[in-house]
Order: sequence, then structure tokens, then C-alpha cells
Amino acid sequence: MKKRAVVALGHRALGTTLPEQMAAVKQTSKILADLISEGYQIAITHSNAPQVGMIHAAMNEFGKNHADYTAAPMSVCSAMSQGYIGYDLQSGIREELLDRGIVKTVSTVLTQVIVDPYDEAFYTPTKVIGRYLSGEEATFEKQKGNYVVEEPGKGFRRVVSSPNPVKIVEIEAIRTLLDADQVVIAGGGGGIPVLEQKHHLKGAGAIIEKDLTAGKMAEDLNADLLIILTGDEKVQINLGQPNEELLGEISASEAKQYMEDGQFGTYTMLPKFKAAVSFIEKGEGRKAIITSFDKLGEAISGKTGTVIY
Ligand SMILES: Nc1ncnc2c1ncn2[C@@H]1O[C@H](COP(=O)(O)OP(=O)(O)O)[C@@H](O)[C@H]1O
Ligand SMILES: NC(=O)OP(=O)(O)O
Repeated sequence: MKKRAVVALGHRALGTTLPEQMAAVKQTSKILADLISEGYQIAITHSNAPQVGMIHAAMNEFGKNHADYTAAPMSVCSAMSQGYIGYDLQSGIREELLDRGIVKTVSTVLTQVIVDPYDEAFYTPTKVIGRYLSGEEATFEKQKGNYVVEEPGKGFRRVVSSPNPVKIVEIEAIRTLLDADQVVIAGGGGGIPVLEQKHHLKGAGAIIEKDLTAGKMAEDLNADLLIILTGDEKVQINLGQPNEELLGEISASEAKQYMEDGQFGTYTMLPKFKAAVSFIEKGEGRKAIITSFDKLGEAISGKTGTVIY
């Protein structure tokens, strides 16, 4: 039986602007094709904060200035970001596979993820999206009822709520594609957050942390491996202190201890560890790798990366 992996792609694997994304995806596709060539069945999820910020700004500026265009809510923009990023990944991976003589369908499943309307996150927006804003732009956003935070010396950023993923609506479609040995991109940008109202799923104005959705998807698919590709080859503890240390192979209980000790950024590295530990604890023989996207091959063969077992 083939090994099954869920791969979460971070910012570096995608870039920010359209040309950056096109170049980054070419590189990322090679790495993912290597994994597939090694016999892994993979489901891929990805970041979307820069892209969804860009799409939301564009849609809402047009909506304001042209009577025949309407502004788009965040959930619709989230769906657009899944389509746009999924499209680039689908083409890139397909091409890389064909270059190696591998014929496989690569598809994107527009994925909705049910969130809890009473999730505490709705009271405190924390998820940073889009580009840096000037003071004037930040004031304008606040006037529209949006939230911004200041990053000293850099500018302002928009923030939205980031509720926990409760249920992946299209999980059976994702599972079916993997069972058919196809490559699937799903849960992009953490999935489109939706509130369950009887049979209706109402889009929520929020962005889910993609690492948490990746972990949930890995649990649901009973994957062997959760791979989180980020900017660093290995995670550090005691960051910025004289006793700074790179983490290699650690157990889930060691990882939990580091989490409790506050070793990881709340909105950056911590969700990756939460996802990894929860995934590992809910099954047998599971492993999670956190590494930079260009080091995946070495990490798979045990030469680098932070590996949690
Ligand atoms: N203990 C830590 N070790 C390494 N990086 C950390 C740590 N705590 C926070 N970080 C930050 O987390 C970042 C990765 O998180 P994020 O920017 O959300 O990534 P991505 O888009 O790759 O998912 C790193 O680039 C680093 O700045
Ligand atoms: N949705 C999400 O987690 O996006 P980023 O990784 O870009 O913040």
C-alpha cells in the first residue's frame, strides 16, 4: 500500500505577486513531483494570506467604483484564492509529472470548512492578510469596520478572525481522489470558513490557519505523514537567545512541552506544532516534518528538518 502524505505549503513555496507565484510554483512543483515519484499519494494545502488580501482589496475597490460590479465578501475571496493558487499548482505539478513520464490527474477541490459560530476567535481578529498599509489606508480600513494592527517600523496590516477548523465538508471527495491515486489540492488557505445553518452553509468573514486544516485533513485521511513546508530548514527553540538551538527529531511529548514553554510564535510556528501533535496523537506510527520547501527531499531521507514522531 502506498504511503499517504498531506503537504502544507507556506508563503515561500508560493510567493506573493502573480509573477512571484508563477516562479515559486515551478520550483515547488518539482519538489512535490519528487515526493510523488517516491511513491507518495499526496493531498496539498497551501497559504493564501497575501493572495486573499490582494483579491479582497481588488474586488472591493472595483465594487465601490463601478455600479455593475459588486463587492465580494471574504469567503468568496477565499474561494477565489483557492481557485487561483490551485490553478497554478495543478498546471505546475502536471507538467513536472509529465516530464518524468508520470500521467496523473491533478485537481483542486474547492473546500469548505465548518467553523463554530461561537469560536472565541471571532471576538479577536488575529490573522494577518494582505500587504503593508500606510497610516492613511489603515484609517480608511478602520472606517469601513475592518481591523488593522501596526507592525512598528513597517506599517499596518489588516487582520481577520481565524477560527479553528471543525469539519472539512468535501473530505470524501478528497479521499476518493487519493484512493484513485490522483493528486489533490484541497483546503487551500485553510478552506473557506462556513457556518452550518441546517442545510445551508453560510460563508464566514474569516481565514482559517492552513496548518490546522492540514493537520485535520491528515487526521481524516489517516495519512502516514504531515509535511509542513515553511521558510526554515529546522525550527528553533530559545529563538534569539545565546542558548538558541535547532530542533531535529523530537517526540510529540517533547513538542508539547516546548509549546507549553511558549517557544513558538503564536500565529506562526505554534499552529504548525498544534497540527503536528494532534495528528500524531490520534493514530499509530505517524510522523510530521517541518522544514523549508527546498529541503524536503533531505528531510524525507532523515538528513534534516524538524521531525516529530
Ligand atoms: N521557534 C521558532 N523557530 C523558527 N521559526 C519561528 C519560531 N517561532 C516563530 N517562527 C517564525 O515562524 C515563521 C513561519 O511561520 P509563517 O510565516 O506563518 O510561515 P508559513 O507561511 O511558512 O507557513 C518563521 O519564518 C519564523 O519567522
Ligand atoms: N490561510 C493561511 O493560513 O494563510 P497564510 O499561511 O498565508 O497565513
